[in-house]
Amino acid sequence: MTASHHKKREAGTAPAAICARGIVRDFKAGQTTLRVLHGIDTDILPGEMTYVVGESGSGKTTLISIMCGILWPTEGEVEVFGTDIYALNDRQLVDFRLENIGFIFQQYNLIPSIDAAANAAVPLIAQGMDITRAREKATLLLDKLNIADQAEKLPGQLSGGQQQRVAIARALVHEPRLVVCDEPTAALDASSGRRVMDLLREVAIAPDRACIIVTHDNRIFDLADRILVLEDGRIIHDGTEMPADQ
Ligand SMILES: Nc1ncnc2c1ncn2[C@@H]1O[C@H](COP(=O)(O)OP(=O)(O)OP(=O)(O)O)[C@@H](O)[C@H]1O
Repeated sequence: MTASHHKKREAGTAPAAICARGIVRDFKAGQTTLRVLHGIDTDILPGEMTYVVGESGSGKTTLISIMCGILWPTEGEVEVFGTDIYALNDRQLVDFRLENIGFIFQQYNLIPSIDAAANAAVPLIAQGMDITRAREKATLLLDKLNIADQAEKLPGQLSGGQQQRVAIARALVHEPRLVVCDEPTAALDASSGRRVMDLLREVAIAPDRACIIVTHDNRIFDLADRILVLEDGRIIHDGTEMPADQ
């Protein structure tokens, strides 16, 4: 913990966006059990962009998946904006995610049979917004990501970087309180990557919002408010910058 984070966590400040306590995750591999997370305790703060970095296999994707309600921990508890998410039933958890969380994963998971604007509009349509309005809102984000001219193309007609930007628009379109991203800039050139980070900051960072980013992209390390470094399923660094030896 850095001094600045201690300062922000003094009594009277807003509660954590995510409060993770004692998070353990095991995976069965044949006869043996692999422990991938060894008791993670951390608070993710609103108003901050938190990066999770670490070597391949250190547990980053597993940790953020548990923090956003898509992978059950073997042990431990996760509160997201005060809700104990693994105490919810399946239906409640689906609704909670839909309303509060935007995801950007390495697989874009776009629906192949509908165009880019409709894909980006999915969270709004799922919330019951009419399709014309939802497409309009989605197209505004596609415009900010410089791909409004691709709005009527099917995912299969787009480049990898364009598909990624559609996935980013879809994650942000319903203005979720928590945005969770796995390698959001990996498929993008430097200037598109900066643009995505600017948009994430604009949409996802506010006093009552938070953003977590898993990244290997050292071109964007300077944009973090806080960096957690994972090694073998443990947090080995928690500060405003990368540790000197990385
Ligand atoms: N569903 C699964 N079943 C078995 N083992 C798994 C599963 N998911 C992840 N693991 C293992 O857990 C460990 C951590 O994986 P995780 O994907 O969280 O790492 P990571 O830090 O995100 O890696 P990368 O940077 O390569 O994406 C790895 O050893 C991986 O093989």
